[in-house]
Amino acid sequence: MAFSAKPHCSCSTTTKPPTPVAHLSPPPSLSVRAAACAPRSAYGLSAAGVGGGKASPSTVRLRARAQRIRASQQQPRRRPEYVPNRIDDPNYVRIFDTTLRDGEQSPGATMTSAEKLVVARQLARLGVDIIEAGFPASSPDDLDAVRSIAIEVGNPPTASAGTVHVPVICGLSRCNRKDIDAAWEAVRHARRPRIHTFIATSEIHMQHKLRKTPEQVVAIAREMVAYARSLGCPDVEFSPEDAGRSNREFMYHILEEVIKAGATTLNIPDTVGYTLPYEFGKLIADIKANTSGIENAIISTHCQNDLGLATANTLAGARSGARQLEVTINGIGERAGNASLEEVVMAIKCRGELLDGLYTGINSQHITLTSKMVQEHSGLHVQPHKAIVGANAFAHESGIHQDGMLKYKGTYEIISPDDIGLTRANEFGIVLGKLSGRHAVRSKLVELGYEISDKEFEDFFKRYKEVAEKKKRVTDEDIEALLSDEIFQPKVIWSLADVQATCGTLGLSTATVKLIAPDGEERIACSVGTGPVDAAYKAIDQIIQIPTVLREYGMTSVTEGIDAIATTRVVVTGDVTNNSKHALTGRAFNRSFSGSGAAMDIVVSSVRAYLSALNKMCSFAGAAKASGEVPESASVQSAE
Ligand SMILES: CC(=O)SCCNC(=O)CCNC(=O)[C@H](O)C(C)(C)COP(=O)(O)OP(=O)(O)OC[C@H]1O[C@@H](n2cnc3c(N)ncnc32)[C@H](O)[C@@H]1OP(=O)(O)O
Ligand SMILES: CC(C)C(=O)C(=O)O
Ligand SMILES: [Mg+2]
Repeated sequence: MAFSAKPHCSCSTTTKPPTPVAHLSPPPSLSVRAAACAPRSAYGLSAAGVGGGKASPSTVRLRARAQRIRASQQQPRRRPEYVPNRIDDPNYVRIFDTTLRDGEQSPGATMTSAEKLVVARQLARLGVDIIEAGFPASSPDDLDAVRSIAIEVGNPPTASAGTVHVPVICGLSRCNRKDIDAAWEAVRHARRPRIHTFIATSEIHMQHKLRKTPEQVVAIAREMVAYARSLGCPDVEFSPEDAGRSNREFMYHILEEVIKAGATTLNIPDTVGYTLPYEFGKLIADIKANTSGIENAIISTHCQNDLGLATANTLAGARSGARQLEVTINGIGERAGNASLEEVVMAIKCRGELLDGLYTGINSQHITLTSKMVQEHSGLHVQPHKAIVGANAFAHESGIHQDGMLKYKGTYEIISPDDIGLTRANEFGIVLGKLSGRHAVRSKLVELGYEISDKEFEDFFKRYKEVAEKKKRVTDEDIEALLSDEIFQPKVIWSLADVQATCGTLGLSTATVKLIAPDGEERIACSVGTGPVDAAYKAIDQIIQIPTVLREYGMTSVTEGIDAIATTRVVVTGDVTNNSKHALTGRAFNRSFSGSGAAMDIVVSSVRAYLSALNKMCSFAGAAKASGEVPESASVQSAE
């Protein structure tokens, strides 16, 4: 088979990888991809509005709103100055990361103080507004960890000249003096300390867990918020635990009381992940509309994921006016976890125009690294199909998708991997498997630097599909092994039809080999041997009948796992000495021939390699015989 392969030299190939079509230009602060993410007015209105006639008052209002959103998207996004109970930009939403507190409550996710500090530093780089670093009253170790984070991450580095983002450092406490004292002791070292105190407000929790009346709970909450403020903490967050199942009127009442006592943030937890998105959105909207004094505090969400709705509920809360969102990296947290930071942040970044132009201060390019770090330190690894950070989140395996990706990445990706700091081994995220089509496989060959004819490609593609049927993933090494087996072979004189071998401890290994002879006839032979490969080689020798000595035999597994492709390399010589003349010295010598083969079955791989070497030897002997250079005995002898 003729070939013109140039492995690993894409610059010298004549077939260039397809040039990706440019993505739609994103708004200044966004680089998410695809039409769905392009700046667009709310309600789908174009800049000119709908139709050309006189606009109705509601259309005018909608246009004005759309214009405001567009204008806000064009502004350079600067994090507003931190004031505990106020955000000067109505579009800015604070990201409160509780990976080190609620995230650490995931069974088995406990981190050492040193690990928590490393993660906290990374969270600051990611740009979270608030780090909830732990529950200081839970243990002296946790108090120490939160204190270290407050000192090291909660203050600007001395050389930073105030330019580096410094997050608020927060500690959780129950509504009692001991917990609040511990929290204050831990966080007070930060430039911006926050105490977060909570008490349950649902009937079920108050009655069965706290064993307190609603009136007692209100009194404790009011007193403890005031106590936290009295310690000198300017920033106090209050959470009515299990708000999702609490009585509305009671909620308004307790929130009003803690605002009066000095709470700066009111966090609304859906503690058991019970609410549906529209319900949680309405809860936030109702609190905003019915709690007096709420304009003097920030409303926050804290959604658990028991029904898999944490991210959806968080976004519904943001849409209804929450301006702090409590999230964790990779969504880790108590039971089924919390809303995940990467999902919430990227949803806001990607679809911010449908969320009234909201934006965050997160540098999303740190997401991948942060996610990996939390996986390592918490020991909780995300599933491959996890949104944003899963191994498959930017991978494409099926042919139609791969074809689309090669033509325009926006067809199947709404976010650019660059936006989350993900560097893909393959520019198009193509993962070859059994569902891949010709476009993707061909582009992989081009990427690897191979240029082969259409006919060769069709032969290769057939073998590729056979292998892909049996393997979960076809790697670059698999492709190269298959290429060298399928394409870079000498002229085929003898080809393999079938091989069957048996081996084990019960008797001699045997092999039956069927070859196609140069005249197209099938030849079959059977042999025993010391092992299945030896038996197969002896059967081949019986058919081809060229005296051959096997000089070298080596096998490597080029890919990983039980379904790896094995590559075999052999070196053979004819048993006739001096069958070749040295080009420089003119002396006769015995020439050796190498061959390689690849297959998932080690016997098949070995047989392919042996045949490849024998075919070379046969070609050489045939050519040499034609030129009268070699003795008759070295020439091709086909079996009769
Ligand atoms: C929804 C959440 O995520 S809440 C946060 C959950 N996180 C944690 O629990 C952190 C780890 N916890 C711990 O280390 C321990 O539970 C501690 C140190 C906090 C408390 O330990 P203990 O004193 O042994 O109490 P224990 O945990 O057994 O029981 C909790 C007590 O706190 C009370 N309590 C629970 N929540 C609150 C609250 N918000 N405010 C005041 N008291 C509360 C309970 O009613 C119970 O009181 P009781 O002893 O009078 O019955
Ligand atoms: C402590 C509170 C905010 C909490 O984690 C919850 O209610 O889920
Ligand atoms: Mg929680």
